[in-house]
Amino acid sequence: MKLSFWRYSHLVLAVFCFLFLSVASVTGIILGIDAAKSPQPPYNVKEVKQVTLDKLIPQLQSEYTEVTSLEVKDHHFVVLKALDLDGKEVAGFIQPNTGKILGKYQEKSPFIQSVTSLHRSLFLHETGRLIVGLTSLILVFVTISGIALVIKQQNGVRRFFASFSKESFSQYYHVNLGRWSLVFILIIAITGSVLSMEKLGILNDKKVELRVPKNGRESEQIDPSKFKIFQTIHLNDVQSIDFPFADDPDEYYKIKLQDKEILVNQFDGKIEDTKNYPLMHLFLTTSLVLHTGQASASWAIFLTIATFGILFFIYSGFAITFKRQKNKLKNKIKPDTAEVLLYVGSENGTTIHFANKIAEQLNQHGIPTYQTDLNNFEVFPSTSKIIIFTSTYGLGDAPGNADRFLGKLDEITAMNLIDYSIVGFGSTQYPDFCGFASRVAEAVKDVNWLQAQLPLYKVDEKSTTDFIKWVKAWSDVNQCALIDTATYYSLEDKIQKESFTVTEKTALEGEESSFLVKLKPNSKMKFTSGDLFAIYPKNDHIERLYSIGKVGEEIQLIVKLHASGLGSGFLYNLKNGQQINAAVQSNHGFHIHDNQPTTIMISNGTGIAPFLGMLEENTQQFDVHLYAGFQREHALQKNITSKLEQFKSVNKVSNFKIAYSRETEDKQYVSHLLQEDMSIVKDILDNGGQIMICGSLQMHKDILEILEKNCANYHIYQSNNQIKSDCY
Ligand SMILES: Cc1cc2nc3c(=O)[nH]c(=O)nc-3n(C[C@H](O)[C@H](O)[C@H](O)COP(=O)(O)O)c2cc1C
Repeated sequence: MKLSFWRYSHLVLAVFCFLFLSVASVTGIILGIDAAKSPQPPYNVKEVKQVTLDKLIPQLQSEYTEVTSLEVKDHHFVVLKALDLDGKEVAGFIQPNTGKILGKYQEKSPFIQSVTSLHRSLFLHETGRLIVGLTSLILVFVTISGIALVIKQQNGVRRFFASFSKESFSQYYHVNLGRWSLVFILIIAITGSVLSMEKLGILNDKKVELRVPKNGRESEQIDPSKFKIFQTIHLNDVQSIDFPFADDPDEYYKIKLQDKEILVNQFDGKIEDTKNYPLMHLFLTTSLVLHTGQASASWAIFLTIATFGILFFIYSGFAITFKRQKNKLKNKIKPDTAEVLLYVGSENGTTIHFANKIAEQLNQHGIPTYQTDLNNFEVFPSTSKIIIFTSTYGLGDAPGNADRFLGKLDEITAMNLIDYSIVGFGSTQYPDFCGFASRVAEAVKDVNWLQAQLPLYKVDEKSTTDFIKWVKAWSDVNQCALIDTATYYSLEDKIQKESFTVTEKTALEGEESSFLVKLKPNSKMKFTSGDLFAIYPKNDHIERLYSIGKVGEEIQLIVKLHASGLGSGFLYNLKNGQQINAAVQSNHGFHIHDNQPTTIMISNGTGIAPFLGMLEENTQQFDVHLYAGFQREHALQKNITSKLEQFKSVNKVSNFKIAYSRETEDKQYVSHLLQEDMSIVKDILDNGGQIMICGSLQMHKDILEILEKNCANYHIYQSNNQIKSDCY
């Protein structure tokens, strides 16, 4: 069955009942907590399991003038109603060995009684019961559709609990907590529906009628401790006992056990009648016990947590829906008037956000652009360019709105040659990174009316820095200036600026042009080496990004001062102790991960910054080889070299080589160092290692050219995402 069917059912049903469900959940939580804690200890007694009626009943008869009834409540509480030796009425919890009162029996408080009534019938009597019943039934279907959605998302039952990537807080915890609590919620929903059906008379718990003899026999009183039947019944199996009035031959012991009721003659202990409960009774009592958590405090706690879960799922479900609605493809023109058609494959809507940003700008530039789902793929005489943005789901599969594209492609043809470009959105956490985008790229390659403008670009974890690489490339080929600042494409509504204090800044001496700045976040925050530090020198939308090296809890930047550089000038003018507002942007694709393979780090100039942080943090002593290029050996570079020597002495770097391009006659660049070590590099890559490049775009280009020329498997390294870069 299609994903959209389950998603639609899940959403519609949840929307339909969310109000009543919220009331039922809040009241359910209160009742759950009450069930888990009440009545108060120490009135519950473990002897319930040991004592038999032949011991208990004579004991009670000697302790009290008259015993009316006895009830064994859940959690092993024994409640007695009787007249004491002074003839006074008593009702309380007893100790079954001695028959002595432990504490007074109290009915549920008026508050709990009101909450119970609200939970069962919303204070609306029959109508309320019907609404609550329907809500429970809908919850059953919401839960079933939820299970189906998890199975679909995880690509099968076997991978039900497998990890998946965090798209957003709401999406991640809705699914993740959902899959752990679905079974409990299903039990709550089914038992709730059953109990409502009982209350509405749809399911009937027929009363068991014991046959009381017409004329009671009065025979000689045998001591109840000798009654055979009493010797066989443990208090544990008893629900309640109605005691006979003494000496009245028409009065009997009426004993309700777990599975039957029996009528026992008070004089000789003979069983006058036995009636087993029908299956329906057992089913209904089991439902009650499961739904209320009466039988066990730990079950009541599980139920309460699951009910808290329902409230969270209502909130997170709506948050996901609103986010999807927000990320709707927006169009102002018709497709057959568009020059650019932007086709989008998206499951959770984030790719749509990027598409909207591009379409909006193209339209502003006067290039009519229309965007729609990839499943709606078609071309028109007006179409001159096609852009495809698509995410990947399942394990390399198409997202929901793109699953018909590949099957449809053959049926479409165009009269003119159309340029295309594809951007894959995915996550390197999955083995098949941007797998569907790659399949799309493979399929369109052979279409004779389509012509590639750019290679396939891949965006890891919605990285705006990855995305702007495509933006820049597409802008260049098409001579169309699109905004290339990462924050413009940020998924956050507002840039989350934080306050930082400058703790160190080196001065430039002589011909030196690069300096080091250290900043300490003023509040606790998460960041790692390879992330980007965004500053706003004019306190407006203009942003400058710098690669972060994490040193201790501080951000270390290495910056080249440009003559009229807005960002570098701003940073250079900072004073020790000064506070600035800036933002940290995650750059997931350029992080060191826990399962780090052998890594070759390549940098030139200030590109060394993130690597210094990564090496500092390499306490696990991963195998790392560093190649760095600088222009001259000034004080900063000398410091860096001695830091690298220190790292080498503690195995934080296995090996490092530095090239200076302006020190000697025969200029040496970092690419030369790499060329010299090509056999080692190939070896590392062939064994699954990775290359990380940080620095200038020209150096990045040179390195890729060398790799392509020297490595037969270059394209495999690329598609395996073994070559990562952060270049500017
Ligand atoms: C359940 C699940 C499965 C995913 N499977 C893959 C995958 O196989 N390959 C991949 O590169 N990305 C995978 N991703 C990551 C998404 O493609 C990526 O986060 C993308 O940016 C989501 O875009 P969307 O919100 O537009 O659908 C998966 C994400 C989720 C939640």
